[in-house]
Amino acid sequence: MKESIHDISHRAQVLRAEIELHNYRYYVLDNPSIPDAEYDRLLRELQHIEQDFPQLITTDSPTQRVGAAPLKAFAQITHAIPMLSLSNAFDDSEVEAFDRRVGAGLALEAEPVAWTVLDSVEYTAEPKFDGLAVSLRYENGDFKTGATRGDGYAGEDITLNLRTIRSIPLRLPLVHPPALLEVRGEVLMLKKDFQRLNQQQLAKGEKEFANPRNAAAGSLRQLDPGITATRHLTFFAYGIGQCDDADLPQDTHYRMLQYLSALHFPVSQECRVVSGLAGLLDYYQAIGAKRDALPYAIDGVVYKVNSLAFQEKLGFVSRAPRFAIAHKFPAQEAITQLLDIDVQVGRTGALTPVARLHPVFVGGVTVTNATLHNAGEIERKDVRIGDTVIVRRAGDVIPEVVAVVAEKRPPGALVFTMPEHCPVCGAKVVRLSDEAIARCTGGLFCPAQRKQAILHFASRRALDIEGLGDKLIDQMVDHAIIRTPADLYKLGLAALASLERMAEKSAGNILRAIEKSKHTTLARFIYALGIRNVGEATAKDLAAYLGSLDQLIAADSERLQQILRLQQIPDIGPVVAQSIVDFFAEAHNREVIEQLRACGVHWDEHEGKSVQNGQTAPLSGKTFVLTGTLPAMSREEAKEKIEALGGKVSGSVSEKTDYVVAGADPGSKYDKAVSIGVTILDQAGLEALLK
Ligand SMILES: NC(=O)c1ccc[n+]([C@@H]2O[C@H](COP(=O)([O-])OP(=O)(O)OC[C@H]3O[C@@H](n4cnc5c(N)ncnc54)[C@H](O)[C@@H]3O)[C@@H](O)[C@H]2O)c1
Ligand SMILES: [Zn+2]
Repeated sequence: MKESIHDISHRAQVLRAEIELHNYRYYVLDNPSIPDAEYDRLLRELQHIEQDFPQLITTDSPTQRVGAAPLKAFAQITHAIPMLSLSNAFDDSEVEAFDRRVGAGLALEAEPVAWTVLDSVEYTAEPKFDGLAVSLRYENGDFKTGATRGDGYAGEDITLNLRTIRSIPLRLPLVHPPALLEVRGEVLMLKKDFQRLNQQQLAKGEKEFANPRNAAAGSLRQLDPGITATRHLTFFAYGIGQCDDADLPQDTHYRMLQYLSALHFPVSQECRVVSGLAGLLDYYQAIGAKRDALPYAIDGVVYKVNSLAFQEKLGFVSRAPRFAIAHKFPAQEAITQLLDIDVQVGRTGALTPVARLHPVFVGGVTVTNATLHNAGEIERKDVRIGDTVIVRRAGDVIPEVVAVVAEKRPPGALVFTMPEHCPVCGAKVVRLSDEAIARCTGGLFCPAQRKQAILHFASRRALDIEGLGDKLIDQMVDHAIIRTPADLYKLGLAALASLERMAEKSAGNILRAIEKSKHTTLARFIYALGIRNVGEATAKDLAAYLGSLDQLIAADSERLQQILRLQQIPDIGPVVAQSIVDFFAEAHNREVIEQLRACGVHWDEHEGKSVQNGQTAPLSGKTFVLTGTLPAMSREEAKEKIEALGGKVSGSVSEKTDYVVAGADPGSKYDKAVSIGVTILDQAGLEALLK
């Protein structure tokens, strides 16, 4: 059915209203709710309607205007020469059409000399910075005023904010500066500064910026320049406005850029002079390949006819010059619907929520899944099943859901909750208090974690099984020859030798290495279990202070924290202790440990520093009293160390006291100890006991 003109007119109205709203959010609030590609799509649809039905064009249509009017909160600055936008090309054929238009425009206008025979136009090609345009006015060499583009004719006076940007010269380095020079360019935020800013915002509990462009705009359009000064902004020059500088090159755009560079304005190192369509497209490819490695965000490249005389000949259409065009890169963000959220378990037990998406073309490929990172991110972004979401895919990075388009949330969108049990193995899922990530606690037997668990178990600092590398483990797990570390000790020569590229001799070597690993130390064994947050040093301490694996399994969080405090790593005690408790709470983990012991994995139970056979801790049963000031140990520290080894610290001396530890200026406790003959220790004596 053919649409009536009435329907089309209505569609144009709807589009205008929608685009105006996005303009307001983007240009005024610096807080867009949809990706640029989606905005461009809406604008293009409107442009096409207006092209086909010119009678529908209104003077206030967003297709006829640039940006948005300046905010009342700022003083206004009128641009004597308007700051326009750029036409866009989204593919090669549109660039070709541009090049043809330029060639034709020059030929038509020309006197029958030079450019009638022009078959290859010369262009300057530049990165298209994704920031915001500003105009800087220098009077007699001094930076006087600076403004945003605004609606192209009047912008906001942001002079004080611009003065905080270090790459903007406050004085031109000229002995005889021109009376007037207006430099135009882009204020932007480098990718690294953008990341840092967002981390700070997050830490302060404030809103993150969607991208460097919004961060730059939001930072620059501040009523308080003090805030702008704390944000790291950068400037690149790419053109001039009003000017009476006699030294300004009059021939080409490229030479004008070089002149600006000589005046100490930053000019992109990527600007080139190229020739004809082929030159444009080559440049596009080259910059596209570099895009992710550039320190600043770009959303395309800009081609400008290089000859300034030609530029003048070509002139302007309503909102953009005819002599230039922006060739856009494929969008890295798009919107689509979130159909469902799955949970994947990684090699280390981390549960990653993955968004199942309605297929969407973004970053050059069709994407159907995107990571949601972790439960904390889902909460922070308030992502719900059924939402319309913004998906980002930049370079080789895994596609991610960056935000929700709040106004498109359907009724009944579902809040996601992390499963309480691992979807792979059924073990309990925990999320430690200081972590955004939920994890499966079934480290030793969870199929998702098998390869990692066995690799870690066999690694050099753990049970040190020589020759058992990741490729072999992958094969053994894939062929279901082993499922847990305990299965290593049940391996037969035949099973091993059946594996690809496994000669019988090396199979024999590996079996011998496995056999040898049975005799180990408690510290290595604890480390080998792969308990979250338990590294080598912690494993050693746990072995030394607890003396036996059964003590470790039985230890409660308090006791574990007591030991961990001795490591003097602040603040992590409770988290590590919780990891240990969770690990041993999982019956399957304990089963694997039992199997390991049953298979003959053993260690010397005496290895704990001074642990006696059958005794839980070296100082257990001993009572200490502390008095006076020790030279290099606080009383609290001494108490902790004694208690960690099982000793008791009491407040008063009696017949039951085993040791009085006396520092400088001891009190009456010291006298009492002397009178009843209790052993008195100084700090060195205590330390000897603690060793
Ligand atoms: N997501 C949204 O809701 C939303 C809303 C409005 C606009 N937008 C986006 O804003 C853009 C349209 O805005 P626009 O009219 O400012 O056009 P534009 O950004 O596409 O092109 C014009 C601008 O390019 C900039 N530029 C960067 N490098 C340049 C260079 N080397 N030479 C010359 N100019 C250079 C200048 O700031 C200039 O004003 C589009 O990308 C659009 O998607 C998005
Ligand atoms: Zn699991």
